[in-house]
Amino acid sequence: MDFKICLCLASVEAVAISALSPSHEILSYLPSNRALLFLGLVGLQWLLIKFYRIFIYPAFVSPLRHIPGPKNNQFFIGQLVHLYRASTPIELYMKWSSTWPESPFIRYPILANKEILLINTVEAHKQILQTKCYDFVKPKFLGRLLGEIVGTGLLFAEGHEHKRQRKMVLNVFSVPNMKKLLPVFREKADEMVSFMERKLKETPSGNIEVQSIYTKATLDAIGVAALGVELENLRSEELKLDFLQCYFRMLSQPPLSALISFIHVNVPIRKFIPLEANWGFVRASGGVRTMLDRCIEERIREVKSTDREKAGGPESRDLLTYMIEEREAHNDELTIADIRGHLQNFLSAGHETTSGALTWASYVLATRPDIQDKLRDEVIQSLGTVGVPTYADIENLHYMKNFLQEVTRVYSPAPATWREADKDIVICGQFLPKGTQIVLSPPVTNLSTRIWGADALEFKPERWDALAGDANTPYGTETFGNGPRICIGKSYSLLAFKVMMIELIRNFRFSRSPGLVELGDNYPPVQNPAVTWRPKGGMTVHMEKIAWS
Ligand code: HEM
Repeated sequence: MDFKICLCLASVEAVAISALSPSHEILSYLPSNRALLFLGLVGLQWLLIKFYRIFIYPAFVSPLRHIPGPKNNQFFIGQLVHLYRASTPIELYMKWSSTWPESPFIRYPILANKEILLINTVEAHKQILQTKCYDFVKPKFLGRLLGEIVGTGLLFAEGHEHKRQRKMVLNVFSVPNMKKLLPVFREKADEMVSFMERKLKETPSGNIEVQSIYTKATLDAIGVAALGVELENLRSEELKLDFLQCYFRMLSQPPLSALISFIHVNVPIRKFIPLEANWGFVRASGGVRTMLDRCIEERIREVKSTDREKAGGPESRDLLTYMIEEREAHNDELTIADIRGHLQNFLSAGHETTSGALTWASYVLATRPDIQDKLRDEVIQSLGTVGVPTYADIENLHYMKNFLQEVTRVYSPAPATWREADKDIVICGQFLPKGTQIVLSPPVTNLSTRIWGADALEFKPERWDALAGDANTPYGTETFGNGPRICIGKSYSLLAFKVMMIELIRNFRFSRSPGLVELGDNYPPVQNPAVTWRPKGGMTVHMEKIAWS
């Protein structure tokens, strides 16, 4: 847009200059070559417009300029470095929220003084996530930052397309389908316990880094739950790599590739960089797509064939099969690209978040023996020391439910998500021009003393038995978002968490590792910047196998 304005203004100026008398004094200061003159005028307009946008507009013109926000902004980069250097991804959001508790929004500038609004009150959350949900979209930079890895799917579908896709995928996560996934979670929980037992035998100190184990267990689980196959078994013959190798090649890029991805977020250059560092990423993401497409096509054939046994028969138990069944029911309205996008969403959104919740739960168990004992007592009294719990057994674990709600409230696995106003709009009396960028940080709600009381920061599972006010509404927590775009995998992840936690608490006793002893009551260091709420350097806890007599 700015460039078009530059071209228009420069054209008008060039015409005006050419209409001047040849003896006009100003012409002696300008280049005689017309092309050069035009380019110079375009450059000058561009600089003036940028100067206006960066220095004049935010300070003197923007309708957002009166919204409260931090004043310690740095020249040109606003809060960017402060956010980057903060001890956690939410440290500054929490500080600002408690400084201006009543304001629906908090405004802060980032690179080139771009204004960002942090949503701060329950009412503003409600309007943006529920009543006016479709007047906001995910910012384009986010699609370019994450879309190549997590796919388009529901995460980046907008408006009518989002409604259409969501309607078709919703049933995939129904309670009956989740019940059918139980054996998958149990199998993966058993494998995880066996792995930990082996690890303990090799580690006489008993100090085990659990985060990486949970990441592997939840990734294995989502592989089977989403696709019906072990991810290591999915191979790309062309690349001679398996699915996980391609996937991790995309996630952990070498520095040059990461730089190209960073630039691509702002300027889409991916297709035009003929460097191996770039092609390595392109090949890996192409490999992931090809493997998923093959998997989908094969499954469509199996589901359509009379031999339903291959697709798992009537008891089929993976998300891909459910999606294909939905596709059949809706006259093939879901395309293969749609299904691939959803699968990519599920694989990426479905493991790191759940493993984050397990990691922080282990931290709580290790540091709060009182909570650990209560949780174990409930599990052993209700389910015994061995044996296979049913869906109903799991749902009846009352303290487990409170514990999990408290883990996801206090340690929200997703520290932030973003929106952009898709049109001029008024929220809580504040006019937001089209394009206004908004940050939603679940902990701002989850840890608010206005909603949760003076002890909001404390870990208290029993608080869930006596909720009042806003805490007793869906808007008391934002861990899974809210409204029409609420996390579609919520029931999946809660069930996967509970199944894994039951096996952990039945099999192991948790206590502080030397690192946690040294830390005392201080919060463990957290990775920043980060897309998920992760402890820096993992989470090492002391574990001991329980020998039930
Ligand atoms: C503890 C675990 C999880 C947490 C904390 C979590 C959190 C969230 C949040 C906050 C959103 C809203 C994002 C936004 O509005 O911008 C979301 C959306 C989403 N989540 Fe999750 N998630 C979890 C597990 C899962 C799992 C297991 C899956 C899939 C198997 C999943 C799939 C998705 C999808 C597809 C969306 C987009 C929904 C839409 O826009 O309609 N999530 N999640």
